Amino acid sequence: MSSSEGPKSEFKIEGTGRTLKKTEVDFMRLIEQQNLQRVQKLQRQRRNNKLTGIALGGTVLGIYLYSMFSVKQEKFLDDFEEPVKLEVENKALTQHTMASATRISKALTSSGVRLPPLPTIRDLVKLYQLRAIKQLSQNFLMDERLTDKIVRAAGNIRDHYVLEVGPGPGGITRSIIRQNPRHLVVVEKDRRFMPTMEMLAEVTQPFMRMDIVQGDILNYRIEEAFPDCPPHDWMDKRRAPVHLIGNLPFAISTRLLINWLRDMSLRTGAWSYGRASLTLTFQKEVAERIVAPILSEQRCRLSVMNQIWSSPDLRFMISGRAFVPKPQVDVGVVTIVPLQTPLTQVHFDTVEKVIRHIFSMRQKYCRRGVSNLYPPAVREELTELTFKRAEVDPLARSFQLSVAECLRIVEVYDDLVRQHPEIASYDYRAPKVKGSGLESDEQDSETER
Ligand SMILES: C[S@@+](CC[C@H](N)C(=O)[O-])C[C@H]1O[C@@H](n2cnc3c(N)ncnc32)[C@H](O)[C@@H]1O
Repeated sequence: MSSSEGPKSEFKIEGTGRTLKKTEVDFMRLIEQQNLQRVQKLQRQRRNNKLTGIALGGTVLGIYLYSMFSVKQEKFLDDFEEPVKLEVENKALTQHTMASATRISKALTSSGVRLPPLPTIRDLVKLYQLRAIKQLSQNFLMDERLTDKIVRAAGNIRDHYVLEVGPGPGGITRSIIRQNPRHLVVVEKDRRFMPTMEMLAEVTQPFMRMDIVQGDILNYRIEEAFPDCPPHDWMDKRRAPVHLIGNLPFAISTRLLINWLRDMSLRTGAWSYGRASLTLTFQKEVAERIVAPILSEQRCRLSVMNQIWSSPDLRFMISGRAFVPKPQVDVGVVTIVPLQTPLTQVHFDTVEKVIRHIFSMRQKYCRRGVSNLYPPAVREELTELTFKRAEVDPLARSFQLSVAECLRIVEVYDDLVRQHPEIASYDYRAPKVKGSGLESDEQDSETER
């Protein structure tokens, strides 16, 4: 087909000689115009697609470059965890930490506190050449996941009052701080840990109160630790916002626990604030004894004493391998929450004395241990009376007694002491005093547990 412009021009179909009519020519022009428009539209779409492609590519490249940069930053932070050289001066270390302290307020997050880069616990132990002292039961926990897990077992401590026993180089202390308590008091006997504690106190100073006590926890007056903490109603379902946390020195852990149970029963010490809770580590066997139920192989004085005033819970075990130096045994983490209504109203000291006697001869009938509560002159008679009134089988072994049965024996003894005050001071282990009528004659008790 050929074409030429102009009103008079004609359109002929080649080879046929036929001329196209004007309407046919107009129709073809219209189609041609529409085709042209379609091509232009497609070209526009192609250009737009190219632009979108370039934009998307740019974004992906941007994300990629940003990720690379972030990974580098993480690596930079990780490098702080590389062992510092021992020759680093303490001063330089402290300066670095102090500088970090100014940044700490920015590091508060809704889920807790992000501490600025600090030397690792392992490095601090090396740096200050903190060799463990056996007499102070020093076994350090370096693994942050484990120290965090211990602190998490305490429940919510945000904005609460926390006392840490024996912080040592500060592994658990850091985990506590990350949970953002209102006021933290650490009590540590070993003065070698003071610089590491002061470093943490400096770092936390912008956002919480941290007090360091260098001394013996056995003499520390916890009731004076938190002057800003208002007393909390004991009967309130919610516990008091006070927590005692610690990887305890094993040498004194049982003694500490008994002291604290006494305070709990008298609502003194940590319990002057209300129902404060404990999150503590014990040697595995001790932890198992604390929670041991009736008939258990581990059932002992500690089980019954704990279960009278609290609900103890063995939360998890930690392998001895996690500690430096490694102790001979594994470790159990126990939480102890005071009961709203304790199972007895008898004074702690009387309860402790009777329960100690009940469990003093674990392999023998429980009557044997109980009989030692009474002086020889009245022993037979009062022992028989005790079991009769308490409605307890005198031939049961102590681990076969429920807490309620133990407490019935306690209550009968408490009544008998009221009637015969002279028996209260009788101690079968005390040296014999001839002619007193209260002579001791038993020295064969088994090792106490
Ligand atoms: C088992 S270590 C735990 C150290 C640190 N909390 C940890 O988990 O790595 C026990 C800590 O209690 C301290 N300690 C021992 N007897 C103490 C006492 N009577 N009063 C206060 N702290 C004591 C030790 O010096 C040691 O730092």
